[in-house]
Amino acid sequence: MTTILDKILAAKKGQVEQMLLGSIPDQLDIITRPSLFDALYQSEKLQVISEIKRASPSKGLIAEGIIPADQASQYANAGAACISVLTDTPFFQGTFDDLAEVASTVSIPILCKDFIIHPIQIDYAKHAGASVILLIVAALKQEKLLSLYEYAVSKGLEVLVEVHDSVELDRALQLDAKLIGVNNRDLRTFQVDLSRTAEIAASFPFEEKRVLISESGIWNATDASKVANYGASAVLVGESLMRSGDVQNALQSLQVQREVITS
Ligand SMILES: O=P(O)(O)OC[C@@H](O)[C@@H](O)c1c[nH]c2ccccc12
Repeated sequence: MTTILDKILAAKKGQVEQMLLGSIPDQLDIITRPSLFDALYQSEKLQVISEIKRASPSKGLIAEGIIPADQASQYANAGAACISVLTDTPFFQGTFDDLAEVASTVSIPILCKDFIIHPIQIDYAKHAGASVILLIVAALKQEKLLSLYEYAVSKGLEVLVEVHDSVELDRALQLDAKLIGVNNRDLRTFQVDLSRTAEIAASFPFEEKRVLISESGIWNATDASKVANYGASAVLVGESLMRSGDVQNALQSLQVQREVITS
C-alpha cells in the first residue's frame, strides 16, 4: 500500500533535485538562539512547541491567508518554547520564506518542519534561520538517518528525531538523539491516539538526560495533562492553535504542571 509518507517522499526527491540545480539562498539569520533541549529538560511545566501550519494532507486547509510573522509573535508572546514552521509546499503549503519571516521576527528556537532526505535541505533550513531540524525515522534508512543527524549537528543545529513505535525509538537511541518526538498521528491512517506517547514512554530512558515530546492531536489541557503524566516534557501543537481565536489563552492552558523525572 502506498502511504501518504511514500507520496510525500517521492515528491520531496523531485524538490531536492531542483534544489541541487540552483544555489542555496544567502544565510539570513545570524542570531544565536537558545537551546531547545535546555528549555525542555527537567522543565516543571509542560512546554509548547507551536506550529505554523496552513494546511495538511489529513485536514486540508487549516488557516488560509495567515501571516507567519504575526502568528509567530503571538506564539512567542504567549510563552511558546519554540516555533515549528512547516516548509513543505505541496502537502502543507509552507515555504522556506515562511521560516525566514518567522526567524526575523522572534528570537526563540525555530524548528524547520520538513521531510528531510538530503543535506541540502539542512543547508536551506539553516540559511533561513532554523536552529532545530526534524528527522523522521520512518522516512530514512539508518545509515542515511545517521549521516543527516551528524551533518545537522556539525552545522550547530539541534535535531528532533521523530518516532512512532519502539523499534524506531531504538533507532533514535542508536543516534544518541537527545530530543525525541513521538507522533500521535499514524501517517498511514491519519488516526490520532495519544496513547502512542504512553507506549513510547514505557520504554523511554528518561534517566539518560533525554526529552520526550508528544506530537499531534493536542487540543486542550486534558490532552496536555495526559501526555505530561506519561512523561512528555513538551507538546508539538499545530491545528488547535492555528484555529484558536485566542492564541494566548489556548497556548497557556497547555502549559500544565508536570512531574520532573530525575534519575
Ligand atoms: O496539527 P497537530 O495535530 O497539532 O500536529 C502538529 C504536528 O505534530 C504535526 O504537524 C506533525 C508531526 N510530525 C510531522 C511530520 C511532518 C509534518 C507534520 C508533522
